Amino acid sequence: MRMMVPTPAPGGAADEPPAVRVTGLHKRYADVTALAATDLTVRPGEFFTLLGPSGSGKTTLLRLIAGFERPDGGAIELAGRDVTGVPPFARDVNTVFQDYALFPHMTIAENIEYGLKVRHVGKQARRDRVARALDMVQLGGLGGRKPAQLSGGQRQRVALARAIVNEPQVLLLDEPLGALDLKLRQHMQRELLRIQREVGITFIYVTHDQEEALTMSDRIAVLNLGKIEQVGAPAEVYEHPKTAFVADFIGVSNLIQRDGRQLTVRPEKITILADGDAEPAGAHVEPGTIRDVIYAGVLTRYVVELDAGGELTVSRLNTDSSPGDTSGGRSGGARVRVAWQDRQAVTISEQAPGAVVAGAGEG
Ligand SMILES: Nc1ncnc2c1ncn2[C@@H]1O[C@H](COP(=O)(O)OP(=O)(O)OP(=O)(O)O)[C@@H](O)[C@H]1O
Repeated sequence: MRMMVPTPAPGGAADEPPAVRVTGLHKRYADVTALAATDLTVRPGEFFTLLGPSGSGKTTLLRLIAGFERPDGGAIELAGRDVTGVPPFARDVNTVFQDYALFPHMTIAENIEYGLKVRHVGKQARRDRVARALDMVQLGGLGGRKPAQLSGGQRQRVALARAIVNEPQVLLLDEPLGALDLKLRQHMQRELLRIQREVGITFIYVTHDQEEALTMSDRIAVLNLGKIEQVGAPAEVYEHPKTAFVADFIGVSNLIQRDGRQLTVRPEKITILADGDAEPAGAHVEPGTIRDVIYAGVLTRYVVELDAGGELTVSRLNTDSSPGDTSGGRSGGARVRVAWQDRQAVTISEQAPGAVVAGAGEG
């Protein structure tokens, strides 16, 4: 699923401790369980994403790792060192927020240099590192400008440079592209990946955008109601969702009950057979009625109500059809058969896993 940069997924040397390990970490606010007891391991150099809807606990987990929040229990290790009681400034992590506050009266270079000054890095070393950081985010010529003289995307890159210049072991990013429009966001996604690969820093990235998570991450943790429901590579969580929530949140909800099991089949794995179409060998075939046809540019979605109960969305690429093509009897109200190979149907559990969940010590 990683499509932007063809580098192998990092893992760190076998004897290298995880970049981040949290065990039994939990946090409540009054009667809200913001984070249920959670185990999670992030590998050195990994681009690791926390994905979930609003209120699922992503920011809480990130702020606990940064040290901005105190856990009610559990432990946090960075590179093998227990930092649970260590204040934020003494942890080797930096955070980039969505509302990246740059100092308006300082130049871009001064903004980036600030953290190094605070840590008493020598003048020449500061200059070199700021110049390198500016080059890395492709703002080489703009160090003398003030933040107000930059675009939103440029300011976001300054915020990134300001964090990277400190060379933290782990960079925490809380929806850093949330304020940008779609085009710029997609451009910055590629930039972020390039920079992450170049500097080799472990990234923990918070987003509620499933497509962003799928395209950028080495691995994704899917959160729901303060619990991690699944941890895995993008293709793993997409192709083999473990829970109904994951199946629904990543991609289109395609859940049906058959023979006492709950199944999900991804829309692009299903074929619609019109009258006279032969059934593919070995396929599971069910009759139904098309209830909706939704043209979406690159593809068209067909919502099919199945005679045996339930509804499936089927997607078909518009490779050689005219817009809104409903040829072959694939229009609203049409009687059709849908077909998929058995191996494409994933059985999922009814319940989310227990409070202490996946991720710890995974391969
Ligand atoms: N300081 C706080 N005081 C009280 N409740 C809080 C506080 N911070 C978070 N919560 C609650 O904890 C839960 C998890 O919040 P959190 O911010 O971690 O979610 P999130 O997944 O990051 O959401 P979003 O995508 O909207 O930022 C929510 O129900 C939220 O209302």
